[in-house]
Amino acid sequence: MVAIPAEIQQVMREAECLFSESQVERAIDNIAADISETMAEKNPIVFSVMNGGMVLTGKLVTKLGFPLEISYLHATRFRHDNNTKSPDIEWRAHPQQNLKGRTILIVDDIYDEGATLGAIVDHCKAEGVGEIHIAVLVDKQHDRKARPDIIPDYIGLQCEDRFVFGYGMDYKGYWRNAPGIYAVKEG
Ligand SMILES: O=P(O)(O)OC[C@H]1O[C@H](OP(=O)(O)OP(=O)(O)O)[C@H](O)[C@@H]1O
Ligand code: HPA
Repeated sequence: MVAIPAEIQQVMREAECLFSESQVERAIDNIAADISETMAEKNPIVFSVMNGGMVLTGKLVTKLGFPLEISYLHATRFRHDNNTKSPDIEWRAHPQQNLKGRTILIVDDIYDEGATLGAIVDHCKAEGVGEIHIAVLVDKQHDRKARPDIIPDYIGLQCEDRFVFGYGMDYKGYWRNAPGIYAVKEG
């Protein structure tokens, strides 16, 4: 057995809960209602952005009572050796479907600087996609958005400019399963 790093336990012990499970679930209900209103007739492919998008995608799709296909893509911010993120995107899995003329729904956990969603939108447009809709659980509030032209259509919650985890978002690979949205203790 490999021991759980002490830091991983500590970060949860010290974290601040920004949104409780019931607040997040209500936000997901609201996203689902909005999507149902606008996309029910559009025969979309729903793409979960791995890894972070998987929790929201799973929670969301059972609330969408209309025909859709479910798939995934994996675009991730390239990490330097010191674990800081570069603006460059590493593609690990492109969409495998023919996107020509299709309506798609991109589902991700967080819209932070927006480099990830920017690269995804650019790729899908180059593939001839029809309409692109974007759903995110959290929109982090700051003025460092890399692609102000890309604004998610469905946003669950706005959060302050802190490192957050839970509901798909990780802290060093852990706590994507946390049942709420937590901010890492500062200072
Ligand atoms: O708006 P941005 O600044 O581009 O950041 C948001 C992206 O960063 C995280 O993914 P990450 O590349 O860390 O991989 P993960 O989904 O596996 O956590 C998150 O899941 C988003 O996809
Ligand atoms: O605050 C964050 N938490 C987890 N993953 C992230 N990816 C971009 N921002 C964040």
